[in-house]
Amino acid sequence: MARKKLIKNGVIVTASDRYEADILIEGETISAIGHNLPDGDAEVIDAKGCYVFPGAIDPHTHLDMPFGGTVTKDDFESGTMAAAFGGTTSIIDFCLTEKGKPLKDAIQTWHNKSKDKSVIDYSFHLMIGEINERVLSELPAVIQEEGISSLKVFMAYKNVFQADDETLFRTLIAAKDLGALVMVHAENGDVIDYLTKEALKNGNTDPVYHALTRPPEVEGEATGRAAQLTSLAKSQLYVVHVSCAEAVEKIAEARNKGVDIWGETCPQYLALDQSHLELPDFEGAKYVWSPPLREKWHQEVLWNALKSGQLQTLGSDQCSFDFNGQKSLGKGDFTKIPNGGPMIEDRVSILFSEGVMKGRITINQFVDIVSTRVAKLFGMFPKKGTISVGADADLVLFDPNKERILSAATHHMAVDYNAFEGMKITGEPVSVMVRGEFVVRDRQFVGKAGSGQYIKREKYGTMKKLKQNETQPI
Ligand SMILES: NC(=O)NCCC(=O)O
Ligand SMILES: [Zn+2]
Ligand SMILES: [Zn+2]
Repeated sequence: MARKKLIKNGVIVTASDRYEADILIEGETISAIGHNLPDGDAEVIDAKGCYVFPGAIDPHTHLDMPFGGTVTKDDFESGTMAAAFGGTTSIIDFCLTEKGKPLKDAIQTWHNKSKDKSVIDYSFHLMIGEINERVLSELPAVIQEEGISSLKVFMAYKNVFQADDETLFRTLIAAKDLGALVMVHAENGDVIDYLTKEALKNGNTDPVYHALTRPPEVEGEATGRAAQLTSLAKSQLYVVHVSCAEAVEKIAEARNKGVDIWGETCPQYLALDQSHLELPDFEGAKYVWSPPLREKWHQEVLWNALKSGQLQTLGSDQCSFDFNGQKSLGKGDFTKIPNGGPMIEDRVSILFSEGVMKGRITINQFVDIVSTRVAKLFGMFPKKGTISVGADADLVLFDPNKERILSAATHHMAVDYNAFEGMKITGEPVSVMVRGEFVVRDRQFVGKAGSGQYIKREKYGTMKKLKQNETQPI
């Protein structure tokens, strides 16, 4: 068994508390938390000047994913290594399925992509593109045996991933009975398809037309529709990558009526805006993802929604493509630019710097948004998502005073640009531990490909104390 570790002199921060105490780690888990714990034969780790956070959990990644005529640049090795440098100790990646093919084959493909590669712990959501007797008969095993308690339905990407309303509705009904959380990419794919064809017909081919053909109304409409269907099915819904006021409004409205609905935003929507798509020399292509970046005023709406609890989580939507060679597939036709951006590494630091340091959210809300709430919603709490005796020792030693500049020159993702290039931020994950073993120590990678473990998750709703109107400690 690994030598015991004792973290001393740090300030522990959870979703509810902030206090000075030592943490004793034995094997993979936390065995004691207290003042002046005896060293014994433990290795002592000095966390002076650092916060000790529970490892962050990224609920939304696409690693090694075929999309837009190419494959994402970051795979489970480079992507999880970059995640670890950013303070993330677990991810949930989207497993794509193909119509007419067994769900278990898709899951096996995702196990093959991640096993022997991931340096942090990982789990999968499962895409549902069709509902029929075969799919329905496979779902109980997906949830119970594979521990995949979240199902993803795309309302956009016509003729690629898009599912119709019947599929969404039947998925919601099945999920209610089986104990799964339904996730939606909420944009009206049919309207986008029409607007896109019109744009091309009129010779509008630049990257900015990606945003102009996917206006906020198409996101608001789809979010509202998904919320209504959830209400009708008496089921549960998680809306991924919320980017605009129109969608926040629909989520808040449904929550106020008691619908079991949750919303995730992403760092790109909090820190970047539509003007990035207008950059010259095709550079706007770096910022093409869906939903698109919005006018700047939407950012404050998203921050307020995180603060008030109308949005609850932050996903990276990591889906990286090189600018050279991959994004360039769309030169002269914005519809051929692979959709997605590199976000896995900077997600946590951006929320800390732009959120906590600028007084938009509290430090406890920060922990809740990047870790605890995700663990609760996706069936991993209290093993993951908090610092408590018996929990996995997934820990981040975070220096809140370190000032730095985000850049492709220093990031660890495999992709050739950083979407936040030149952005000054405050705060840095110094050392990161997964189940008691360092993956990053003093900003050096000390982990191993394949050391990450697959997480079988509990059914949705296992955490009985998760109440619709639960307010967060401020
Ligand atoms: N977001 C994006 O543009 N790419 C990844 C796939 C998705 O989440 O829609
Ligand atoms: Zn999406
Ligand atoms: Zn995504």
